[in-house]
Amino acid sequence: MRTAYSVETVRAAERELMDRLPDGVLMQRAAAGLAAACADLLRRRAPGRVYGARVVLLVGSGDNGGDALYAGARLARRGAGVAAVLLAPGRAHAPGLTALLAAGGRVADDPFDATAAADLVIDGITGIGGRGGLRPDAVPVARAARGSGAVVVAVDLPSGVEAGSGEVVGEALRADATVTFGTYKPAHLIDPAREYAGAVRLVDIGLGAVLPSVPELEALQHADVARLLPVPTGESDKYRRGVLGIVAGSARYPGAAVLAVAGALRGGAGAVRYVGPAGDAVIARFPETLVHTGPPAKAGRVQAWVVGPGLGDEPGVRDAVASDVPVLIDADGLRGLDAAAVRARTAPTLLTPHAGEAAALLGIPREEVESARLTSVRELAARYGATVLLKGSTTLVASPDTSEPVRANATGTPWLATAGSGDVLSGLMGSLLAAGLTALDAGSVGAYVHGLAGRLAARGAPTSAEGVAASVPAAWRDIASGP
Ligand SMILES: NC(=O)C1=CN([C@@H]2O[C@H](COP(=O)(O)OP(=O)(O)OC[C@H]3O[C@@H](n4cnc5c(N)ncnc54)[C@H](OP(=O)(O)O)[C@@H]3O)[C@@H](O)[C@H]2O)[C@@H](O)CC1
Ligand SMILES: Nc1ncnc2c1ncn2[C@@H]1O[C@H](COP(=O)(O)OP(=O)(O)O)[C@@H](O)[C@H]1O
Ligand SMILES: [K+]
Repeated sequence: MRTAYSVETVRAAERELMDRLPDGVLMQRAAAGLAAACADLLRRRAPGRVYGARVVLLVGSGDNGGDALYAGARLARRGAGVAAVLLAPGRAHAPGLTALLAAGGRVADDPFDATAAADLVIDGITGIGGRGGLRPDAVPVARAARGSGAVVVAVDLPSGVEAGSGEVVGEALRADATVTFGTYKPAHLIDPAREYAGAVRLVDIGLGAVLPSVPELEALQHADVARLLPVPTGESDKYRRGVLGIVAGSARYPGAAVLAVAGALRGGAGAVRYVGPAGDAVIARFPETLVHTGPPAKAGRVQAWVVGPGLGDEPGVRDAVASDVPVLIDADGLRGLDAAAVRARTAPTLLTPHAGEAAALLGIPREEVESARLTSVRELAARYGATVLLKGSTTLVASPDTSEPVRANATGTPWLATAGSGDVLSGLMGSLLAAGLTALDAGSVGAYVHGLAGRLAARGAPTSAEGVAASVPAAWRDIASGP
């Protein structure tokens, strides 16, 4: 499990740890880890060694710049030519600057000449103290660094991103790699900031001992998902594995029903009951489906419902919302959803909007949801008293219980932005709900498997929703077979 803590929690933990340690020890630990990561990159890429490499430090006015300066001093002692670009001359971390100069580093005369000739740029403009994107004077230097062909390594966070929310307000510096300290921050797990960070490396500075046990955010890894995937045993029969009911499809969108059933069958339900007008299309593709044309309440016993994909204005949502088993509500099922009815449910509810649907539910513009995904998903979970999965390039899943960390998933690929892939995801998560996973687990495990299936289906070329569904078994096997 990857875990991330809010900036306030990180600061409090750092203060507690600093009180127990001699002055400057934490920054030295951070700088040592940063320098080691940079040396690694210089060895693996041009020029192939630290000695003689040209390193440029972008140094802001805070401790993030201090980390960069001390790491620069370490690289200078190993023979690198290190030049510091001071974005706030006179306010740069003074002991760090002294250390750099003592180690043979220098202050750059011209930031643009320096970055143009660099093999490696260390971005120490801002870390967790940065607010509101890069300031105007930093923007041209950051652009020059990015355009220079040098490897860009961000210290703690790519400068310009909001550490606690993953928002990017204005301009930020895109890094090839980020070296962070003590713990991940939300920006490392949530888009758009996550994308700016590149490959993230975590350096242990001893913070784990003073961090609270419950993080703000977590991201499941292969081993976590493997533990949660339902596996049938000798005692299993199709009913014990879970029967999933799907209310989806319409005369206009019969394919949504087929794709939701496809996801459900690959998600391990013992049986799938389809309820709606697209029964013929479903049976033609998946003859194992149990088809019912009446209202959901009369369809027979199920362990969970999925309602909404391609539903148009077909009825069925109310029946499912009134049922006493877990219900996943997606797509058309979310339109005009009655918050009071959802809050009154006794069994778990999982709402799965994309940003547009989430915006409609919250009554705000879509861009607001996209730039503040963490706040949006939490707000929806609170309003509906339901678990909410917000789709997108990183998918977030929030429980209505605010003591539970929000789960972030980044296994997907932009190739998943193809019509119907959300329908497959609904069926897949529905099966997991029917198997008895909690809404938080069903959502986050479903998103993980779906994202990986999307990658396997695409492998760098366009794929279709059907292709994603067909790759779910391969993703499942990959996860179950271990790291
Ligand atoms: N604490 C610890 O134990 C450890 C901390 N560590 C390190 O410290 C980092 C946090 O350091 P920090 O608190 O000094 O803040 P930091 O991110 O350097 O930036 C704040 C400065 O930038 C400025 N500024 C703000 N916004 C800006 C913008 N948009 N564009 C440009 N400038 C902007 C603002 O100044 P202002 O101009 O507003 O007065 C302020 O002075 C952390 O990320 C990690 O790297 C590690 O060594 C491990 C141990
Ligand atoms: N840029 C992206 N990167 C990764 N995954 C994405 C991206 N865009 C969309 N997705 C994923 O693709 C799926 C699309 O679902 P949805 O928006 O409901 O589409 P549809 O309604 O056409 O089925 C979701 O799982 C979402 O997380
Ligand atoms: K930085």
